[in-house]
Amino acid sequence: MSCTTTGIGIDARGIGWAAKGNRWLIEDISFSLRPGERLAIVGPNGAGKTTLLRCLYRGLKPRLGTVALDGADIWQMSATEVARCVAVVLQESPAAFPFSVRDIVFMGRIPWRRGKAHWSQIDREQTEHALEHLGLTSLAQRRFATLSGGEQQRVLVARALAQEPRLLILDEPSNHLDIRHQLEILDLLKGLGITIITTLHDLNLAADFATSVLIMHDGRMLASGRPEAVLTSEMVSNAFGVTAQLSQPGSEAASRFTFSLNSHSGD
Ligand SMILES: Nc1ncnc2c1ncn2[C@@H]1O[C@H](COP(=O)(O)OP(=O)(O)OP(=O)(O)O)[C@@H](O)[C@H]1O
Repeated sequence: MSCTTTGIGIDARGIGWAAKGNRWLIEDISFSLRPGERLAIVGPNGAGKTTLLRCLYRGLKPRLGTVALDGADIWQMSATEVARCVAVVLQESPAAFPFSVRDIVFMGRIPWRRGKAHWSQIDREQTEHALEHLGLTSLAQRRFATLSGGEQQRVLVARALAQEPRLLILDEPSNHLDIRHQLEILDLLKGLGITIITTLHDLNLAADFATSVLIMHDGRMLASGRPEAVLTSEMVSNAFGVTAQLSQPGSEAASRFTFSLNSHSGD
């Protein structure tokens, strides 16, 4: 992606969503990020993390609350305007279609295309740059469907970067990745300098990656703030229903959680 891209501020206020006639799946979620900050959303399965993400990129219209990018309500912006600011990497993948890796990454340029014009020189450059950034140049001709889960994940991140987003939203980006690729991809995302919101199941990765963490439980916000303030043994134990212990093996080593089942569970 372009090295000149900068992050954007996001302000989410009182977000609530429910399917028609059903219970609230998420309720009263508020947070704000300054340009370049990184938020990790954590919480147990079914807590509402993906539903919240969908409200943030216009995938779902919140029934309550607002989402603003640098002060502009995303529902007052056109879909193209939002797509020029916000890129999304979801868990589902376009594996069923016979596209090459390069074709998929080119799709990130669609919001920048004028009408039915051919790809521009900038589109080509951004696509090649994104492929290179994710170490995918040698796989560019391969059919997407023939790649491993981890390679596919990297292609979807490359597609998002080709879009030149100022806010990148990711649902479990480290899914399918081995530990080296997990660390590499989070390191690469950190280095972009843009605003990032991601769900992460691995709390240790979340603590290393994020400038702030939002813990969700049962559709609500249990806590949010700096990772060291929010990811405490007590909070994590409450949210996940396990015993979480924080270890601090040495002053220069980051704190790490170890987990065990509560003594009354699993009988
Ligand atoms: N469109 C919908 N209609 C009804 N229920 C839904 C809808 N979308 C999600 N849900 C339900 O809302 C709850 C929260 O789902 P969501 O996918 O947001 O959780 P999550 O925290 O991302 O979970 P996971 O960690 O398992 O991915 C789940 O119980 C899910 O079945």
